[in-house]
Amino acid sequence: MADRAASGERDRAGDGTRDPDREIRLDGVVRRYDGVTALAGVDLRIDSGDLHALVGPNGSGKSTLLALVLGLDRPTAGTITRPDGRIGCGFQTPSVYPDLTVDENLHVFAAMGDTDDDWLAEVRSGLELDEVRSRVAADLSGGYQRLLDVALAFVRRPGFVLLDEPLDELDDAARERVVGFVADYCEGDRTVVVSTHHLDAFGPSLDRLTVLADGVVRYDERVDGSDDYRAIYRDLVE
Ligand SMILES: Nc1ncnc2c1ncn2[C@@H]1O[C@H](COP(=O)(O)OP(=O)(O)OP(=O)(O)O)[C@@H](O)[C@H]1O
Repeated sequence: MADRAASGERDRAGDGTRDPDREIRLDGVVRRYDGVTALAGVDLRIDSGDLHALVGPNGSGKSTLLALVLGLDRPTAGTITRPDGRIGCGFQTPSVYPDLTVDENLHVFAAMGDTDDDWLAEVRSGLELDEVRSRVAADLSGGYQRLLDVALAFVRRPGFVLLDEPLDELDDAARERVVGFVADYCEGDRTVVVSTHHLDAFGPSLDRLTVLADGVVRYDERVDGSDDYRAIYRDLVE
């Protein structure tokens, strides 16, 4: 953390310094579909080094926002600024090569970058995929397919990772593992954004919380383990 402050990046202690080249910014972002406004003018900054949660009721615009940041879709209005470099992603519906084994999936993604075998092994064991490493992805349970999808987002060690509902289909122990893995990954200047309905699971590990409702940002603050996330969320949207 001291190194980050010294290098001019944002300092969580609050001296206000940060590097705009290492953040994602949305300015006045609108996304309309026929008759539906998914995002109604979103201004948002995703700071380097944060574990940043995007929460909100069904249909509030979370997946739309992630797709726009990933460049899979274009805003109807507004601008999105991304830093150079890779952005890893995990999708709401796991997206893996179904005919390949777990290991083969990991190696295919690794080959697209400059990852090393030690990191690949760390991702596999950190998400407890070792015991299914030789199994074909299509034959995995929903939970393991989810874990593999999450693993693929991290294999190339990107500076930014965006995960859409990474805890869906997982049992309590697996949820804990994913949250721990993600929180550890955010050390230094690596950033993870999670869109999730599982605020309780991520809550204590979060650096920033953004609440969306009806395509509008209702809350966007730095948080720490002492914040009562459930109360914040309930007051805003329930
Ligand atoms: N391709 C599309 N065409 C038309 N409407 C869409 C499309 N994609 C999203 N929408 C609409 O935009 C709104 C926001 O959807 P989005 O999937 O971003 O919400 P979400 O917060 O991710 O929801 P959930 O928590 O249920 O996954 C919804 O009303 C949805 O029906």
